[in-house]
Amino acid sequence: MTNLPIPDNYQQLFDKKITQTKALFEQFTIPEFTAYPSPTSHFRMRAEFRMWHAGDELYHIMFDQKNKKRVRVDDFPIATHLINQAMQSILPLLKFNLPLRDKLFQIDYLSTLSGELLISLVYHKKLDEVWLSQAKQLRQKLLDQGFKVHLIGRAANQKISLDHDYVDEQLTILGRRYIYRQVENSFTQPNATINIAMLTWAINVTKGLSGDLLELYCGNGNFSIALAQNFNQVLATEIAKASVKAAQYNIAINQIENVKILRLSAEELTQAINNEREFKRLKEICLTDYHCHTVLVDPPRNGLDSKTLTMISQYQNIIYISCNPLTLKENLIELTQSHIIKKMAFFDQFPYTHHLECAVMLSKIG
Ligand SMILES: C[S@@+](CC[C@H](N)C(=O)[O-])C[C@H]1O[C@@H](n2cnc3c(N)ncnc32)[C@H](O)[C@@H]1O
Repeated sequence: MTNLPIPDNYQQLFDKKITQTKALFEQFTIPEFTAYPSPTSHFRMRAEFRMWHAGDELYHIMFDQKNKKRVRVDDFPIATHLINQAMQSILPLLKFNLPLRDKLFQIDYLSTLSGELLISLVYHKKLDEVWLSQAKQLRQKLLDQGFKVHLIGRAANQKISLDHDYVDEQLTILGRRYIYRQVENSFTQPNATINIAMLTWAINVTKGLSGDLLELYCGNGNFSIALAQNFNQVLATEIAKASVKAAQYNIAINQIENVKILRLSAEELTQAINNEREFKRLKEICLTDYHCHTVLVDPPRNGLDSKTLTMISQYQNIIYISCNPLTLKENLIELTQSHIIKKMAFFDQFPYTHHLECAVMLSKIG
């Protein structure tokens, strides 16, 4: 077993990825284009490891994606310093504690720039009172070591949060500090530095746009809250219940008065906008009260379904955030029938991989 070293040629890998991705979009006319590099280490806010039990020893491990062999991970330089410190501190506390160690097969870490940390211990056994009492002591020992830690135990059909199942992140964007609640097992941007760069880009490109903003796939309100300053009102939608709840908290804690979040899938919102179906969840909202000239979408890897794609092409301005250049390209082929690309940006959310986050701003032709 070996450790996981970090390559020393980040700039070269970044340049190559940008060149390849630019080539993918060469059929489009793109007047303005920017590429944002990531910090070269300690950029990942979350990390998940399998646990390896070897006699008395206990290790974090991962599987090599190429040869599927397990790799022992004592040090994980792509993850935050906080995760690395917690990995070092938790092992000796688990190693000789049978109730906590027995059938422990995974540990997930979610860290923040605010210093809060959430650790999920995942088991192949039912968690009982003995486990709970040991887990409380474990948390206390980590707190005593200075970690602002929240601990969760998970097993089949079981989730025990020792205090709560979220962390509160703090991001400073263009001089303003925002609080973002991030819930365990819900989507959050994995690279906080790049997230700040994306939010800054989105604020800058939407400055001076009039009217309201419609947002699909809003998660915990990441873009909605930062962009509220540029619009009269923001109507944001998201499918996952836990993220909607976090978004509602985030609106309140950041004292944002012009954002409304609704739990609706993109497909449902499209049906509602097309007057194909009525939704109880829209009872208190009159869609025609919104004057949205701009729509922002940040879909999962599969991109937009054809109905949502047609629906968003009605809007004057489209901001498309994508974690998959291939589906973005397919969707842009459709969108450039009615819109021109004004700006494009690449964000290295996932250094040392072939993945790249892209953002595009389009405006309606004519
Ligand atoms: C790439 S994430 C972006 C989240 C958010 N914009 C952010 O910056 O953190 C995609 C989000 O879409 C949500 N989602 C997945 N499928 C969806 C659907 N069919 N309709 C609406 N939201 C969906 C996920 O729960 C997730 O929060």
